[in-house]
Amino acid sequence: MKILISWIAYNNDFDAGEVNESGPTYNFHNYFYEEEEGYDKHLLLAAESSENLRITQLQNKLERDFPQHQIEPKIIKINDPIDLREVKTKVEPILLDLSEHQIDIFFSPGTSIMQVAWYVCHSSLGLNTRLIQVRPSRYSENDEPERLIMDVDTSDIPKGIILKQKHLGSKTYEHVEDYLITESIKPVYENASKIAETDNITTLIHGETGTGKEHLARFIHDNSIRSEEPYIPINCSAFNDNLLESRLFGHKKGAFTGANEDKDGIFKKADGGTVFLDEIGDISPYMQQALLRVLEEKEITPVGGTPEKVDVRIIAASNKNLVQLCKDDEFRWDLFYRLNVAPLELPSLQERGKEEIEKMINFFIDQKKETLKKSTKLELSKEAKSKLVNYGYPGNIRELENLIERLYVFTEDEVTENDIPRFVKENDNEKSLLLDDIEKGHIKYVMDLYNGNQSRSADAMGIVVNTLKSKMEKYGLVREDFL
Ligand SMILES: Nc1ncnc2c1ncn2[C@@H]1O[C@H](COP(=O)(O)OP(=O)(O)OP(=O)(O)O)[C@@H](O)[C@H]1O
Repeated sequence: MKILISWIAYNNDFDAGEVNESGPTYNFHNYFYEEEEGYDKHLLLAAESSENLRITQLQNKLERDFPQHQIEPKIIKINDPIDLREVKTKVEPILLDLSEHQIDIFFSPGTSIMQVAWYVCHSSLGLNTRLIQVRPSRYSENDEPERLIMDVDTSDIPKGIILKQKHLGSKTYEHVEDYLITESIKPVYENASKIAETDNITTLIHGETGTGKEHLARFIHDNSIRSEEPYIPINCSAFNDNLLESRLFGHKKGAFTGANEDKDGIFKKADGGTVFLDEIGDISPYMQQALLRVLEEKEITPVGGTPEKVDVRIIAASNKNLVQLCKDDEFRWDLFYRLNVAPLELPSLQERGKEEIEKMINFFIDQKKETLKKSTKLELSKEAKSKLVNYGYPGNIRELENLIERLYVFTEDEVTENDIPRFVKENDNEKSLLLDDIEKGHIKYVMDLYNGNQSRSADAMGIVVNTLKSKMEKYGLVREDFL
């Protein structure tokens, strides 16, 4: 198909409230639309809803005067028509959607920033685009308007082609940067890739701690049209309400004691990009309400300030079961549905199976050799490897990664069964689902980590020493075993 695309010319396409037959859009249809076998469709763009009426008026007039021309109006919400980043982010996906076709961009109508955005998209996306300009009759030699094709080179390594390839499913996900994408999580990454290509879809990632939620969020951002814009992660559970509100939305000078100057929040800093809200299940009802407003109105209110529009993609994650939290009245259903538009679920390491655990072990052995700058690669005896493969990994990939690091640090030669930490050796059966077993295992893990030092272990677990002692007694654990 051959498609014409352009903005309506808010001023020149109209005259005293009527469609201006000398305006650029009408003129184009009058003189050029049927040239070179003609166009199959004109995608006519208008920014903001106040132009709704105008675009319909123009469409009606064109369809009446040129019945064979097909006009497809498209209203695009643009908060700031002179913000290049915003305009570009909005038109890019439209062009990418048309990537199979020849696209003629009628360059002249619109603000100068809209023109720059066309130029950037034309030269960088690598799509089959041409930039078309019209020389008005008063400047042409034969008193007729003249159509000109602008001579602008396009990129040789087009981003658009890369996006298109992904769309066609030709990309493999075996290695993404320093990550190993094993069989069981390939479908998750494939879905994430599709989600990434659709701008502004809110995503909720669920998975136990250490399963790679943050990495998946980053992957979505990096593969979206926002990849050049900021990506800002925040762990919501690390802040109380006041702090979280100010971190997310910013504050105005004097809003509270110590607010000596205006400060932008994360949503403002990430404008145009992506915000990753980790541990979303831990936020208070007050913050849930505030986030719902961001999702619904696309605006934030800095503490002590007035509402401001933001354009941010939100990715949220939780290791808690949000449906259950909703049923228990601890999480708002309306917020859950808003976040859960495109859910992704990361399996625990144990669910991925022993074969994949072994692949992850080998992967980290290779990776850590490089990052820890070791001259030789860690060797595991058969028994040691079997212990590692059969362990339950309550801390998932993070725990496996730490274990391999620890073995690199403490073992000189081949790793034997004796070098494997006790909590791993003793937990080489299937992971129990009993909370007590997990707590016991975790206490052993931490005590082992701190060589039996109870006060450091208690500190690390966020409990007081007496609580640790009574829990150890309950589980029949003795300090001496960890020294
Ligand atoms: N597929 C993978 N390949 C290699 N390393 C991984 C992979 N997934 C996660 N990791 C590593 O595991 C660790 C934990 O990952 P990440 O922080 O993304 O998990 P998380 O689910 O967000 O954790 P939490 O719930 O604690 O926030 C990180 O060090 C990360 O580099």
